[in-house]
Amino acid sequence: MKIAILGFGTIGTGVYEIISTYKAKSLADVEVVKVLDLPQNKDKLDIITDNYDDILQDKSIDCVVETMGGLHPAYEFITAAMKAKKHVVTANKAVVAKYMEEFIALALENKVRFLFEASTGGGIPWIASLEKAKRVDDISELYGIFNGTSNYILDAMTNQGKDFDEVLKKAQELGYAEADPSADIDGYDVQNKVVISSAVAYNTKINMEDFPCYSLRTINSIDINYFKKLNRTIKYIGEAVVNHTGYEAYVMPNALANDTVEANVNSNFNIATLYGQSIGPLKFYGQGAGKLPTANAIVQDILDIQSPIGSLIDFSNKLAYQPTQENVYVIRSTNTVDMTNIETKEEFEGQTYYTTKPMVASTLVELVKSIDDSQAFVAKLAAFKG
Ligand SMILES: NC(=O)C1=CN([C@@H]2O[C@H](COP(=O)(O)OP(=O)(O)OC[C@H]3O[C@@H](n4cnc5c(N)ncnc54)[C@H](OP(=O)(O)O)[C@@H]3O)[C@@H](O)[C@H]2O)C=CC1
Ligand SMILES: N[C@@H](CC=O)C(=O)O
Repeated sequence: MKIAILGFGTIGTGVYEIISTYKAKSLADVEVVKVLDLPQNKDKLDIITDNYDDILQDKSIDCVVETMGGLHPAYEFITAAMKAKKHVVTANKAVVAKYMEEFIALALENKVRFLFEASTGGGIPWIASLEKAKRVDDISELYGIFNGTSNYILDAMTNQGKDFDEVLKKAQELGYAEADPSADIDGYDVQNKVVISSAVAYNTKINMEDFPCYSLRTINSIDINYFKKLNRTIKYIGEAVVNHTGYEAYVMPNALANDTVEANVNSNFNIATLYGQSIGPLKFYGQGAGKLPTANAIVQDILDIQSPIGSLIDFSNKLAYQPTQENVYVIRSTNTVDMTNIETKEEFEGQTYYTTKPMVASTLVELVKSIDDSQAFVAKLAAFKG
């Protein structure tokens, strides 16, 4: 499949990097043949053009990936691509939220695909999961942290005492923020994502002018401390719920109990939840903003266009068991334990607990074997990433 990328900023370069340098077998047939960029950047790469007609009229190009952002000319470029019988993949939530109905109709009319997974939740497969959940259940509720920039800011203010403006600047440097970051901190970005998610989940077009949207920009460190005193954490939440007569939706800071999953989602991560009548709550968590996670979602859409036939599992990868991770383990036993690899020994309510030094799994297996206690209890002091 031959691809053209429109816009070569944070996300566009991420898509190029994954397709051109990653070795995944599924990507072998995917090639970026043209990139639309501004005239001053034409020397950066020999496939760059500043003329969209070069892409539209190139019959070998199967799919256009739009990562320019904004409403115009993104709208015109997307519609022209589909009319030229090219599939379209986009990360641009502003244009999707506004013109989704028209884009979907145009895709059907021209027998091409219009995919927008990266528009909501960055690298999280949220749109695909909503579509899958909806095959069986009526979805009645969706909510979550849908903006990486604002979550990054709240995390740094809450957990590191940082100042709003300083952290916003850092989020911009990291490529999380929109070209105009007021979209992130005043809620327009989350509004777009709630509109898109609601269309997928509820098969409806909701109007963002109808529901409340409160900015995050007014928050200060005393607010954060006030809610800390109440054992609550502020998170910027988007939600849309269907009820008997219609729907309701909100975009606003929520003061969440500290023991909720959402209160513990930090950095640029997002979490999105749906409720279905048989599946109940389903949560999806991952990086909601950033170059490679978002580009990953775009590349997944590109691969979905190819709809693989058969199985992707061919057992061609021969992996040997080779533990290298060093972990700390706790062993409870009444038998004698060789103390060479033990860091601490502790008596607790009549039982003896041994905490090991960091060790690979094969050392643990040998140690447990040497204790020879069928009643021993062994636990890893887990430290999962993310
Ligand atoms: N960054 C993120 O984490 C995520 C971003 N997105 C979405 O992805 C899209 C791209 O975002 P991002 O990569 O961060 O933005 P960037 O500003 O980094 O990249 C956009 C690029 O497109 C170029 N561009 C704009 N208009 C044109 C045009 N008419 N012709 C050619 N090039 C053009 C810009 O050039 P110039 O800079 O010179 O204007 C810039 O290089 C946006 O819709 C955004 O909402 C979605 C999920 C996550
Ligand atoms: N600016 C957005 C990018 C992803 O959608 C965000 O911070 O979430």
